[in-house]
Amino acid sequence: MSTGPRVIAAVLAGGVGSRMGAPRPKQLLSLEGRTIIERSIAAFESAPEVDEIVVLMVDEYVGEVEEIVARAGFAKVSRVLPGGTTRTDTSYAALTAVASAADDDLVLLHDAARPLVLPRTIAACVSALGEAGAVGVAVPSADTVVRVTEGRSGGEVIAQTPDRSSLRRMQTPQGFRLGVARRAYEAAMADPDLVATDDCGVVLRYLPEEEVRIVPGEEDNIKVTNPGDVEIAETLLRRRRAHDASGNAIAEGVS
Ligand SMILES: Nc1ccn([C@@H]2O[C@H](COP(=O)(O)OP(=O)(O)OP(=O)(O)O)[C@@H](O)[C@H]2O)c(=O)n1
Ligand SMILES: C[C@](O)(CO)[C@H](O)COP(=O)(O)O
Repeated sequence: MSTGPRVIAAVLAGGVGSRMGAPRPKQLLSLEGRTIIERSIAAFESAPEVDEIVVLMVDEYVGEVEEIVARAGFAKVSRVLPGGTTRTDTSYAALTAVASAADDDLVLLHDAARPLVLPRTIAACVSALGEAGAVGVAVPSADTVVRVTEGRSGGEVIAQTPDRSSLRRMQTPQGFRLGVARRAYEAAMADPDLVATDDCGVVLRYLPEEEVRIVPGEEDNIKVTNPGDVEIAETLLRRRRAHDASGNAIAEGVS
């Protein structure tokens, strides 16, 4: 039996998918025969490093996800709970749900909308948390990224072209020692001006003394966001299967 910290994964599925524009939250859309949320949960269910999974779902669909969990036989899922109004609220709800865990235990916060996360990425996050209190998966940017401002005659103009070599695109999982995440989120939730788009950003802002370590990610750990992304994700899944069949590469936890 492992004597190390417990590893709890929180699958964040509290969003309604407004950019996708589907009649139901995008995490309930099918990707090659399995829902996006089922694929995301499956990645953590099959990760040997993960002990427990909590799922945060849009309130009115909690029952539906409980059925998905039961049908799939996901033994690590302890609870399916309602998410919050914003992603940050949902992350906080996840931390509240694991209130009985120790400060030294680990939490991996993952977008349900990233169903292609690989086992090696989850393993790399847990491993990095052996040395750091906060870690986030990220990839370099292949595009030049600019900061914009409003131009003299309206419209956007470029204000700055940051050095691309120091830029990364954040993905999930983002992982934390629970004590670190708890302290950061207590401060964040007390801030009336809170604006956050990811969990590493919350730690960086509210615990500036805490080093947030980057874990190199995979280009294809995409966030299914806009119409068309389902087809892209299906293509990526088929490509993985083709690689598997030819004996090359890719250890995929989900199929
Ligand atoms: N209140 C929210 C909002 C988002 N999320 C989750 O955070 C992840 C990333 O968010 P995003 O891709 O923006 O999902 P949505 O909020 O559903 O999409 P949109 O912004 O287009 O409405 C998703 O897994 C989403 O379900 C969440 O748990 N709770
Ligand atoms: C957490 C995230 O996936 C990192 O890229 C992203 O910031 C979520 O943003 P969204 O607007 O909630 O999709």
